[in-house]
Amino acid sequence: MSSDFRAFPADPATAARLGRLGLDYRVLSPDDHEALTAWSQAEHRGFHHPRPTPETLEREGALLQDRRVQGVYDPGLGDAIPVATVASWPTGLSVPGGRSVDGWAVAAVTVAPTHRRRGIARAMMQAELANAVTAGAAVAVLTATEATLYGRYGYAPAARAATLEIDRRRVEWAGAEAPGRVRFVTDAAGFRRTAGQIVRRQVARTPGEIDRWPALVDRVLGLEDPAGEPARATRVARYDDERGQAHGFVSYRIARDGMGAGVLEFDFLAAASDEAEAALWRFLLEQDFVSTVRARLRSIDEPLRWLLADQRAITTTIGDHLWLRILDPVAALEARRYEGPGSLVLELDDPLGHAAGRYALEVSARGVAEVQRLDGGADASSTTRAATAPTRRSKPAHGLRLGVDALAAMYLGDARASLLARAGRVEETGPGSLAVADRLFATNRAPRLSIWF
Ligand SMILES: CC(=O)SCCNC(=O)CCNC(=O)[C@H](O)C(C)(C)COP(=O)(O)OP(=O)(O)OC[C@H]1O[C@@H](n2cnc3c(N)ncnc32)[C@H](O)[C@@H]1OP(=O)(O)O
Repeated sequence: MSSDFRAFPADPATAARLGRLGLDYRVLSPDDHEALTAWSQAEHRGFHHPRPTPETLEREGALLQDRRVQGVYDPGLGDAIPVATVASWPTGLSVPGGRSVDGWAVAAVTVAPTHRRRGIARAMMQAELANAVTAGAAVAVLTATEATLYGRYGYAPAARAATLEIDRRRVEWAGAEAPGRVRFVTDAAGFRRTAGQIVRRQVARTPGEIDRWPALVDRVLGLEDPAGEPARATRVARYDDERGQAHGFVSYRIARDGMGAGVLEFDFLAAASDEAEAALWRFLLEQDFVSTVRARLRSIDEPLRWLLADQRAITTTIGDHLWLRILDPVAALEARRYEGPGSLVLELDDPLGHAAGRYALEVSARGVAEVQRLDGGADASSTTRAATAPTRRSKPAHGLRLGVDALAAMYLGDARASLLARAGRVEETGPGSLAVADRLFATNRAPRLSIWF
């Protein structure tokens, strides 16, 4: 991936398109603190958040140093605050097989209500795909405020998230006794390093997670603004194995309405082992004077119901969360592991052009893929490989015809090809191809992204 992702210029096609609307599209310099502050104010306004405090602006300014920050300006307003914002950065995305693919994260997409529906967001989103390609990313990723925004650019939901609501009074633990113990973290700053290691171990064992930025651990540990109300309401507990090694932690809060029992909420439980995850769940579920436990951004195949005697204690709501866009099918498909052996030809449709073409996927018995572009596209490396590859690879018996968004939905194992076929989103080009695709792309762990970004 390109390390100077903040240095390349604003996408010329987008700059020209917005220029025709009388607007100025710019990349902000990391040293231009005034412009970054104005950009943050626009972003807060765009997401309907309160005006940021000087402390918030300072924190966000530090985070933006690691991002490519772009704004759209309306010179007619004579205003330093942009009318549209977007920020992006290179990130690893964990994929099946415990590996990672080069990705491009896109966030903070806002357009001022005074400038909506003129095509500004579309122009910025197309530019981000171009930026991702320039940076050498195989995929682009984002989390969305609304599910109707990003399909038009080739993104699809690739890892869903579950909100679990558990009726505490019905909880009876049916799982094994954990050999280690749960204890409170009383020195959050001292726990920072260990927490970061646990998070990295969780990311590595879960497809769909993106690389974290250091400030994220500080936020969940309540270190960002320790005197602030959210941090004071936060408690952190860790799970240590029999040898005293930490393998998981949870950051949670309990809200009480008057004199009634509390509602325990959490959206950050990081565990590097199933044992740690189960033990932390038990700790959360067995708290007295709590009526409900609410967990957000959990996996859609959480083992929790098999740890409780009464599965009806849990109410589950599932929604889209991680949105993925494949830009380089060769690099993306070769990055993950499969349930091999097998082969497939993928005929990819991509209205925006980036990934359109025919690709042969050949998976070895060990689940390692080699991908060739069959139609002589612009990808020089894959064309070269196609020229030198053994001929037996050019005639796989099975194939699919699908959109680039359907491949994104299948990529991490979230949607099976046969399910997408039932919705008319995938078509098999030869009998038995859907079954082959279902087997190859199957994963033993549902993809999950445990944060918003
Ligand atoms: C990755 C992230 O950051 S997610 C955050 C997204 N941002 C927000 O939710 C903040 C509040 N909303 C906004 O700032 C704006 O309304 C945005 C960014 C969603 C849209 O900005 P606009 O400049 O109005 O969008 P633009 O005019 O470029 O529209 C692009 C396309 O999206 C469609 N669209 C725009 N907003 C919506 C919406 N809320 N729901 C459905 N479709 C929409 C348009 O109809 C248009 O479709 P088409 O080009 O296929 O015909």
